[in-house]
Amino acid sequence: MPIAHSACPDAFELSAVHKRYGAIPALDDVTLRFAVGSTTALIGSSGSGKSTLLRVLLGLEWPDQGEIRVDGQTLLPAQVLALRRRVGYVIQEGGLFPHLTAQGNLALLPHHLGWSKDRIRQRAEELATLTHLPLSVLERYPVELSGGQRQRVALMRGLMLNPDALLLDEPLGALDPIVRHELQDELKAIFDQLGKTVVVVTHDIAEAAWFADRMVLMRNGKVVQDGRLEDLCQRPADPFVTRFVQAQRTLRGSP
Ligand SMILES: Nc1ncnc2c1ncn2[C@@H]1O[C@H](COP(=O)(O)OP(=O)(O)OP(=O)(O)O)[C@@H](O)[C@H]1O
Repeated sequence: MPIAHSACPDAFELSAVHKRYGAIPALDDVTLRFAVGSTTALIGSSGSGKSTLLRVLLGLEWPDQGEIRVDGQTLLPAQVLALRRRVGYVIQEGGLFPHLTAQGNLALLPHHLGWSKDRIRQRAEELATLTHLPLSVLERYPVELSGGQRQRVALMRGLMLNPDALLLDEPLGALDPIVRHELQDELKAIFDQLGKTVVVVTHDIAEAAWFADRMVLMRNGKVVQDGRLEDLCQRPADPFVTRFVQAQRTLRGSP
């Protein structure tokens, strides 16, 4: 469904984007817009192009055809470094540098940008409060952290520079169900509180619906449906949408 244009340019826009890896179409004619301050969940089966979509938005990959616009401007290679400072990117299992403590991971980019130690420490403390992480944990190395703590640190790292947008690639994929549930609550509260543009990739449709009203369902590099959960359930654009929705198990015996 096309989204109405407004006076404010979109945070991100893909126009007729194609990206192939050899014979594999990772993105196949994708046109999407992400409004400033909106939260969108990208869902779809494995290999459907979700991670590639985030990577082209960040300039980590370039489309073979089509255009990416960020805040209304065509994304060019010369702008990529600046873009990465304005967009927090968090991947599954955090992607933290193992040879640095959590604090060292948080400090890396701000230090490179010339922030003072005090400013880095103060920002880390603010974010530890936001993500409910005890400060003592920041002295530990990633291997000494639980999966949930690693994801909290990774999220803090993504937020250190107070980015305009957050791109999250399966941020909770590797966590046990209880920690995942807790972090779903916390992330939702953080999204609501910070009001940033968020695009979050998940395989889990319930998690997608928890985070976002808008879901973009992908398959084989194409957008199959872009809508709300009730659209996917009640007005599926394709039989695959119904299969995808029905593939989520409900618990037998639960109330
Ligand atoms: N660097 C690469 N080289 C070759 N093929 C790639 C590369 N990156 C992705 N692909 C292929 O492109 C397709 C889309 O991959 P992508 O990682 O974007 O999917 P995804 O939906 O994020 O999958 P998952 O949910 O399993 O992470 C897949 O078939 C994948 O194997």
